[in-house]
Amino acid sequence: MSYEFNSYPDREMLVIALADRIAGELRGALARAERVTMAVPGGTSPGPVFDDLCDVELDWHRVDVMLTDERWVPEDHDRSNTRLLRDRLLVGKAAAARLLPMYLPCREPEERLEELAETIRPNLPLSIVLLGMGTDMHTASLFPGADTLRDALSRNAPILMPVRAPGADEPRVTLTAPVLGGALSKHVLIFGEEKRAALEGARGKSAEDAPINAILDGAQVHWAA
Ligand SMILES: O=C1O[C@H](COP(=O)(O)O)[C@@H](O)[C@H](O)[C@H]1O
Repeated sequence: MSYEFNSYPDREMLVIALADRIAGELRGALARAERVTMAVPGGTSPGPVFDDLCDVELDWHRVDVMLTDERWVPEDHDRSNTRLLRDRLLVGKAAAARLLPMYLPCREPEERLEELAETIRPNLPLSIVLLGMGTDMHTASLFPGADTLRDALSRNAPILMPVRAPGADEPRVTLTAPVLGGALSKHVLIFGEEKRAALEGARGKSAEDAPINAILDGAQVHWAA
């Protein structure tokens, strides 16, 4: 497994460079295909990248945007990744993009998982995926110790899986390892020494112990302290 580690002098420079790189990849993909799909993470790290990317000039009306994973909470909830996307990415020029939902109102994700997966299916493989990582080495909602992790890592995994994990406050849905790993371009965004150490600590571990390893091959990792 090999990946490229890009270290930046500070977070601001990382954000500018990463937004620029993704914009370039979107333009390239749009030159080759009528529509392209980009999956992005939620959580705390990607907001500043979204703030830059949303004002970039490109054919956003031909871009489908989706999350790598979602917390099963209503869209107006503080912890909703969809809310982050609507507030910080799908604004400005990027408001013309189409959002592929990762949440539908119902109590448990299992109730509407198939509906969500069928909306995503025609968009595979993903053109670009941007992922985050937690200090526990989870990426998307592939958490160490999650109830469905083994199945979500398997080569035959479905597109989407529900997840319940000790480190997660609520049920989740996540794109599975073959979908994330099969993206045509993969970027991982991490900030801080703790996450850098976690990434280094993942080396040599199984994907069950360090789920980030399931998607790292061929990825570009972007890090700043
Ligand atoms: O819960 C989540 O966590 C990861 C990492 O988030 P961060 O706050 O440490 O940046 C994120 O990539 C994932 O999409 C999200 O659901």
